[in-house]
Amino acid sequence: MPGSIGAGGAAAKSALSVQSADSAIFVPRMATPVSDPNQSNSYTNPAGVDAYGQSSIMNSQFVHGYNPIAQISPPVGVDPKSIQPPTYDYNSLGPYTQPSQDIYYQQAPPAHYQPLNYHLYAPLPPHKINLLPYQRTVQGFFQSDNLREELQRKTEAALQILPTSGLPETLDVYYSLVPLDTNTEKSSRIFGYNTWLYKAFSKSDGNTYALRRLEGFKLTDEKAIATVQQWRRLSNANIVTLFEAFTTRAFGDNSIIFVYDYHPLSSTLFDTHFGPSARYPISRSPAVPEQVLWSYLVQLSSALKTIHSANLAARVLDASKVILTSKMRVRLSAVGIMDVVSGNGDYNGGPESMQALHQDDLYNLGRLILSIACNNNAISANANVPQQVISKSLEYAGQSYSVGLKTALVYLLGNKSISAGSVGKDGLKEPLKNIDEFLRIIAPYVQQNLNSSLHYQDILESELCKELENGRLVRLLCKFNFINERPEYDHDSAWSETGDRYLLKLFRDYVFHQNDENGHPVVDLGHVLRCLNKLDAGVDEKVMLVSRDEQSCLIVSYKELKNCVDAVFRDLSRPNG
Ligand SMILES: Nc1ncnc2c1ncn2[C@@H]1O[C@H](COP(=O)(O)OP(=O)(O)OP(=O)(O)O)[C@@H](O)[C@H]1O
Repeated sequence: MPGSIGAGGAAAKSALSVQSADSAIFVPRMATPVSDPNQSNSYTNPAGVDAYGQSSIMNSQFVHGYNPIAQISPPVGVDPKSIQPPTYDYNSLGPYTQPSQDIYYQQAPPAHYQPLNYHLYAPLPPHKINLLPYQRTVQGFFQSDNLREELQRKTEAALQILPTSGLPETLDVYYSLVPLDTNTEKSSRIFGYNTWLYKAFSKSDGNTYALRRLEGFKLTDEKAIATVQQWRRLSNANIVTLFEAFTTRAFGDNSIIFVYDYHPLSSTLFDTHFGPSARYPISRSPAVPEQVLWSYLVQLSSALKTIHSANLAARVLDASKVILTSKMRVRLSAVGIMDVVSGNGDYNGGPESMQALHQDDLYNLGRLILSIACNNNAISANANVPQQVISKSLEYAGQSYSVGLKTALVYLLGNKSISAGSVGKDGLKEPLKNIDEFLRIIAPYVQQNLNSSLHYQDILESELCKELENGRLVRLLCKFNFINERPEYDHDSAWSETGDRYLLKLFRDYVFHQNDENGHPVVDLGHVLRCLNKLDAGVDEKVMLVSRDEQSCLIVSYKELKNCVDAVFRDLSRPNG
């Protein structure tokens, strides 16, 4: 029983008769509307808070039989309380919801959830603050606002759930499916089947995955799905890892599901460069800076190197299947699907032998980069783009970009369908392109890219360093709060009035509850951090603690205070407390 229930509660308890033990079990009716508000035994609560202290918001969720927060177990390591149903961009949900339809409720109750407030920290002032070398601003103790906001948005996207989507509740070990497709017009251009993409949690490890569904696909050759194991073994920072594939009838048809790593808030290269909200202004010529093209080229070449070395072929070098997962970070998604869809036979040396597939990969990489450079999606989208268009576009790229880029593109786009043993016009065997040779050609640019990625790593590391001590201080504060003012000892004046606990109570006042000479509270983060750091380090420096009635003062060292914290906390954490 909560200790807060006062005399009224006690009286109500004593008024219960013995017969009440035989009464029917109480079944809460949740938010069932009260039919007659004047009825004396009806329970109405204008504050919207029920007898259990829960707000009626929660009850209204139960009316629909689905409480998005309570019913999903959160991913491992995620505090369930931190799960916030985010707001949705209705347009992006396409076929699943109507703009007028409320995401959580059929009958549009008031909006209970607000979007996350990303600006809880005071931003840096616009003007320059002249600090002495040893001084720091408050912001200096925390990671930068931009990085924090980006990570928060990604976490929010990863935790997003959609209770009324009409999608299957579970798919194998995956549950809480949320559609990720931004494009509602499905096309079977790439795989020959309509595809859908969902985010889901896994019951087996609590992680989030991206599930790609091929609609209406019937697996005829079990061996075809075995290539997934080969893909699973690949480890490359520019490939979205494929974990498994399985068939399902949960959607009412024959579908196959490919399970990939989930990268929150990613966008495709198509959306970034050719979509309605493309990032680079087409008014500028060239629209896309050359470093961006090199960055894509180097990263995708690295992906191809890993894939080709494993005797596999990418076969999806298309603007809609390369995703940007953070600043200038691209990954090849949807790998492995073509191998399953087209059966295992491709690798058996026929016209589409592995060598020919590798040639195609290199050619398609060239088409993709050229299409971005010339801002012309047709070059990438149309597999049979005429050679004149390619030549004209290469000419344009030669005028707008460096010789190095043009040379790289010419290598990739030369000899489109050359296969092993092809004979050229001069009667000599045509040399095959290969990724190792290409990497040699672009080596200086690989070095530049490596350099900037290491610089970025340094920036992230220094951001991490800013928060380095914060975790230590939070742990110390937690210990402090475990110890100070425990409610069960409220009436035991001796508990925190003697010995170690008394010292800690006074120290807490010293750290947090000081007043200035005008009686105003001192709110000084620097003072708090200084004291807590000294306490954590247990330095010999002494501090004077004054009793609340100001009648006595105690002089103790931080070292002694640290011993007090440890001793009292040990006392508390003993099994019999
Ligand atoms: N592994 C992933 N993790 C998270 N998001 C992804 C992942 N792969 C793709 N996405 C995102 O999901 C959305 C849909 O991807 P998809 O590959 O279906 O593109 P699309 O433009 O809809 O292409 P298509 O017309 O072939 O379906 C894109 O915004 C993409 O950035």
